[in-house]
Amino acid sequence: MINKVGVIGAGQMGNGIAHVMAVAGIDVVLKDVSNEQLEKGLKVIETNLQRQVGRGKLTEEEMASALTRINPTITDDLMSDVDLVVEAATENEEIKKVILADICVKLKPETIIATNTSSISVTRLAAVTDRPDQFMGMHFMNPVPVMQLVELIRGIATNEETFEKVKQLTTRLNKTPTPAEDFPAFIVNRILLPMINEAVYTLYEGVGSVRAIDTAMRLGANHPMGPLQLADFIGLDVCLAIMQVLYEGLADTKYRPCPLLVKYVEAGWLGQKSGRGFYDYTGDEPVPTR
Ligand SMILES: CC(=O)CC(=O)SCCNC(=O)CCNC(=O)[C@H](O)C(C)(C)COP(=O)(O)OP(=O)(O)OC[C@H]1O[C@@H](n2cnc3c(N)ncnc32)[C@H](O)[C@@H]1OP(=O)(O)O
Ligand SMILES: NC(=O)C1=CN([C@@H]2O[C@H](COP(=O)(O)OP(=O)(O)OC[C@H]3O[C@@H](n4cnc5c(N)ncnc54)[C@H](OP(=O)(O)O)[C@@H]3O)[C@@H](O)[C@H]2O)C=CC1
Repeated sequence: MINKVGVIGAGQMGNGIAHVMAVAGIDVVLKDVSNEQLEKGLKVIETNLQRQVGRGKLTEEEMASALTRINPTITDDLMSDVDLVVEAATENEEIKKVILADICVKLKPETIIATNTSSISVTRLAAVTDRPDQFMGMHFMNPVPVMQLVELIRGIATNEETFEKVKQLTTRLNKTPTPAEDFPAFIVNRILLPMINEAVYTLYEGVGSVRAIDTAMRLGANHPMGPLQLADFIGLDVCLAIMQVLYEGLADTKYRPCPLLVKYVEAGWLGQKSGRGFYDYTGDEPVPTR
């Protein structure tokens, strides 16, 4: 039974994962590289818990006890007795490999390691650890407290006990697990990201403005967010990283990242998190930039 979880990375996904674990009664060690990032992450968790209290989904007491279950840290000391680690750091294979190689030596032998990667090979990440058989992908969707799905990805060495334990945990979080094979970007992002990339090409080629493209897909295809708004929400750096994994991993030009997406990331225009992407978020309402 998984009762204590370590989450590495307190960004938008890491804080959401810590949130849903704590609400489910699981103790959480939340690790990031700086206290500043941790404070930011904890603030977001508090705001999102408060939102759930406001909508009658949680009581004040449930919110308070969820918050006491989350232990922020910048060291690995508190990881020694966790039952599961969920790695949710930056979508960069080299960064993830260093984190994973470092963490596994601090853990109990039976601890399971999961990665929340959006696209990178689970088998390759597993290979840098001392326990590829107890390693798998546990891919939450953004925003974590709201989205129902968790993709579960076996690496080539993942054993059945590990898969079953993580599947049971997903159900305990009130989420729906779905299996996906270890191919670049798995299922959701294999389908979603080329659509977002195509929306950026549609903008790049002048077929429509930001507002026109997003309105077209919201009202014409009933998507809850337009693709450019969704790209800003995911983070343009994350979108580009996923497209690069698809492009390199499947060696097919249909996955070529749109040059405009590349330029935006080079400019530091990463979407909501940096204050500017396809929209400008510095005012009261997001304003399209093109
Ligand atoms: C990149 C990857 O690797 C994989 C991915 O995650 S891809 C991205 C997948 N996510 C999506 O596609 C999200 C698409 N967007 C949506 O589904 C919706 O726009 C949305 C759920 C984000 C917001 O919905 P909305 O109807 O516009 O807003 P709103 O009515 O305010 O919120 C709906 C619910 O979400 C909650 N919510 C909204 N934003 C939230 C956030 N950032 N964090 C936590 N909760 C949030 C609200 O509290 C509300 O909860 P209840 O239904 O329990 O009352
Ligand atoms: N954004 C999304 O919609 C989704 C993203 N994902 C995946 O989740 C993961 C995280 O993405 P997301 O939360 O968006 O990214 P963010 O950039 O919001 O968060 C990443 C966090 O990891 C931290 N970090 C970087 N290096 C380390 C390290 N060595 N040790 C601990 N923490 C570290 C970063 O700190 P700092 O900023 O200081 O570098 C940052 O706080 C990625 O693999 C991504 O692909 C999965 C589903 C959806």
